[in-house]
Amino acid sequence: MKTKLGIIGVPMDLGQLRRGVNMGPSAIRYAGVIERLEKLGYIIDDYGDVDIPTPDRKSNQMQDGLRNLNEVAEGNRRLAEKVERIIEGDAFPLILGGDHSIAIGSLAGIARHYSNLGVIWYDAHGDLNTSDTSPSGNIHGMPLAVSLGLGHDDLTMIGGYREKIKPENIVIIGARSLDSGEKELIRERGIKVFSMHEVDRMGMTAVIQETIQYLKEKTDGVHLSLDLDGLDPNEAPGVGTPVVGGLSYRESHLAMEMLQEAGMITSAEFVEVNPILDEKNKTATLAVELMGSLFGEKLK
Ligand SMILES: NC(=[NH2+])NCCC[C@H](N)C(=O)O
Ligand SMILES: [Mn+2]
Ligand SMILES: [Mn+2]
Repeated sequence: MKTKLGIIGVPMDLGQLRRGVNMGPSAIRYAGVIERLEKLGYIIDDYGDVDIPTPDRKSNQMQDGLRNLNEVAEGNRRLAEKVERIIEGDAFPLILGGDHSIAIGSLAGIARHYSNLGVIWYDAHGDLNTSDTSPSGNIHGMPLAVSLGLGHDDLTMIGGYREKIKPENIVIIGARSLDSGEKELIRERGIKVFSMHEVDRMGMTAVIQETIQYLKEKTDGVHLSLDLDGLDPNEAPGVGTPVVGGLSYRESHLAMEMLQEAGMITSAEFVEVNPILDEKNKTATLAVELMGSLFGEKLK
């Protein structure tokens, strides 16, 4: 892993309906992310927060079946540019959310620097909807589809090209709430999924070993997109769309530690931390602890 980290906050809450997730980056900063990673010997460049536009009426603005499309698109364009600047400065981009719609901008900025970017999607959800399949119109349920090139041009064309990632370079871990259109897409495109069922049966050790094996040969970089709702709501209560029966505290640390050992992660984002729904900043603190493991705390 690189020794320089470029941290950027994305106070985005327009990709869904629960207010408060825009305060995720502050909560994660308050939980001590910079001090924690500095202690591990990294040089931290804090790029501050991306400016997210405010819609005229903050409730339910639908455009083409997509809630707050213009503002989500513009926020993600700004994020993509900043992420590119971080990579050009030879630093590892560490992105703090914000709702999961920000993965659209993260991946748009990151993917152009790799010819075969891999993605690990650690999440209770697939986030593989388009406006045609979405039950909600919420763009935070769509970023993985958008990054495959599916959906509205205003989202898919951010960065100037459509397909940021290939379906065979994706691994979803922790899924337990997939909509029918998402299941169809997973089948159609052959996307690799370790749902909770597989995690239960195989154990996290084997899941991560297989993930590493699966991505290692064919990718030249791997982005970790970690939605805190991948963890069980008992561990991560501060999320907008909790789903029972999630990944445990130790399973998640083990996953981060094994990814650190493999040395294959080249960028990461931690999203969906909503301090208003949280209990004494527990979820933001958990995010920072997981970052500690991802960046090598066990070894230092
Ligand atoms: N990033 C998230 N928390 N996504 C939740 C998505 C929930 C649901 N599948 C939807 O599309 O509306
Ligand atoms: Mn989720
Ligand atoms: Mn998600």
